[in-house]
Amino acid sequence: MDKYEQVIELAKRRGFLWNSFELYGGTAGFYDYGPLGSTLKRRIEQIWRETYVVQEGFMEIEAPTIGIEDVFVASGHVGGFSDPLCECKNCGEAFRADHLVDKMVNCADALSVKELDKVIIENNVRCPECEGELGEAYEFNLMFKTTIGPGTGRQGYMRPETAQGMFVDFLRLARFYREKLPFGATQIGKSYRNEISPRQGVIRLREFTQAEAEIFIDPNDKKHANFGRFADTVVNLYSEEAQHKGVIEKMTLGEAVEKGTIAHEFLAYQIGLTNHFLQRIGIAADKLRFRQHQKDEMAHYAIDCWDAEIQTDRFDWVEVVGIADRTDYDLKAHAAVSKTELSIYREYSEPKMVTQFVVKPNMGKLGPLFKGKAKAVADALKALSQAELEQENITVTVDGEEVTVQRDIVEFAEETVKISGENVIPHVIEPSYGIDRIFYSTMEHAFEEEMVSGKEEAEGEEAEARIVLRFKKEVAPVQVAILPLLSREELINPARQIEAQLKQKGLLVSYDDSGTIGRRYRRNDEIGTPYSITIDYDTLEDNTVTIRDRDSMKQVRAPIDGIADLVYEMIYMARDFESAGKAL
Ligand SMILES: Nc1ncnc2c1ncn2[C@@H]1O[C@H](COP(=O)(O)OP(=O)(O)OP(=O)(O)O)[C@@H](O)[C@H]1O
Repeated sequence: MDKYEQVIELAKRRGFLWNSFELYGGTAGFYDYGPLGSTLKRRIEQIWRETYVVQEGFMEIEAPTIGIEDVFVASGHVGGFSDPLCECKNCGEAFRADHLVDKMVNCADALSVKELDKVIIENNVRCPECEGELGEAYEFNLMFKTTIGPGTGRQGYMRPETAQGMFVDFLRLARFYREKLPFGATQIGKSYRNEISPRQGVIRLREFTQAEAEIFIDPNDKKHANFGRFADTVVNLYSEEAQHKGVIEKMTLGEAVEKGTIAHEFLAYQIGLTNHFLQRIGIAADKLRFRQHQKDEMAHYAIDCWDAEIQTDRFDWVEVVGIADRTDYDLKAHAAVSKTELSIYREYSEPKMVTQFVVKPNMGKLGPLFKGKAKAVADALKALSQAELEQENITVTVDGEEVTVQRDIVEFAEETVKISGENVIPHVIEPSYGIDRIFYSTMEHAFEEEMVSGKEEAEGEEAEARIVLRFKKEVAPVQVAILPLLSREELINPARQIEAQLKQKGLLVSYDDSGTIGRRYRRNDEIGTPYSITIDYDTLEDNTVTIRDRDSMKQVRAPIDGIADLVYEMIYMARDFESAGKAL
């Protein structure tokens, strides 16, 4: 069993992840989160909210998961959100053509279907399932289609990303934030992609959760007011240049901006924040890198893009977050399709005096010449450039008709006017998180199997391999287990009271009185419970309990009085376990 299988086996057995529709044989690309999985996922999402919504101040919105066609025409998803599909002529299996050749070429996902066909033929790539001949690759749109309303209805799509909700609400958001850049909005919710062949379990799903922030910034000022927070943070950077050399470089974010490796401070700040968040929830620092998109891989409108990638046992480096400077592409695209200006008015700190070239059509002469059309001709003249106006005979189009105006009918002038501000289309910085991939990576990085011997085994368990999920304490789906030594009323009563006190404090508590204490410790190690509290007959004598630490397996004896505060401090305030009571 490789680590992926071990983690998934544990995840299924202990109620983290289950195959969806298992009762009916299941289908690829869908997973259910069981009771502990759901809780763990919510913990991760909650810390994400704390980071982006509470600390950064990018308020959360909730837009529909079904979108109308216009939205996805504007975003480019109707026209171009596709992957190259290649089917086996023999068994009919479908494959991502770029995945079939990604070990043979650099950046397979940047190749056209024609180029992919060429690589497939040149390398005699066959069907991985049956060795059959592969058909020609073609583009397959990944959006799930639906109809809105009965009958033929209106074309709708399940959203393939949460981002569009924030773009569509741009004008409302701008007003909400009093048109002051930078501002941002976030969404956490389901996205849907009809992935061609999701064979990588929870890494590639057809329904998954994204957490995205769209941060609208001044296109002329991409400095970050709080960049100092991360300027000295060392990150693993896999820049375009480093990829050519095949080495990951350790660099401070300050240095990366200075050298021009990362385009600007605002983007580097987002990389710093992502680095901070992922490590806070338990991603190992040495298995986390930021990979820059290569020029031919990056969307044409983007200035710079970096993916946070996590190293996993089976899939090697997996993209979990995309961080991009998307410029004004999305707002311009929605402005064009909706025919609505999507910009904000920015007042200058001081008004500017600007000299303008102005056109003054002589209405006294235009009137008799063009009669009812005179005003339209005057307006058309005002819209011309200086060069066009300097022609001997000036031609304008009015109501689809070409009209020639003699130059002496038009007067020019230079005027100095006071301008107090301008309309600006903000640029967008987007960190886009895939929560499911982060969820799996958190489990894999927390997973450890070790041989244990000693005290706990002497109490009735044979020496065996201990499986432990070393979750960060604030992420663990169960933070404290309450274990009365025996299932007897005199122990159950105080145990239930302690359980109630801990719950009152907002801690995630489980109560377990079945099986030997050694077995219960093992069960809690397997689900990553940081602390277990055992209530025994000494408790009835001296009002103390045993607290066991998951990682060291050490035990201390602590008074019941104040136990909820004590555990809370150990979980959330870095209080040392050794200080919790008398070592046993
Ligand atoms: N099918 C999927 N299943 C699970 N998570 C996904 C899936 N597609 C995307 N994500 C997550 O959403 C994040 C942002 O989406 P984005 O559109 O940048 O992904 P992507 O570049 O299309 O991913 P990939 O290249 O792996 O298909 C990704 O970093 C990833 O974590």
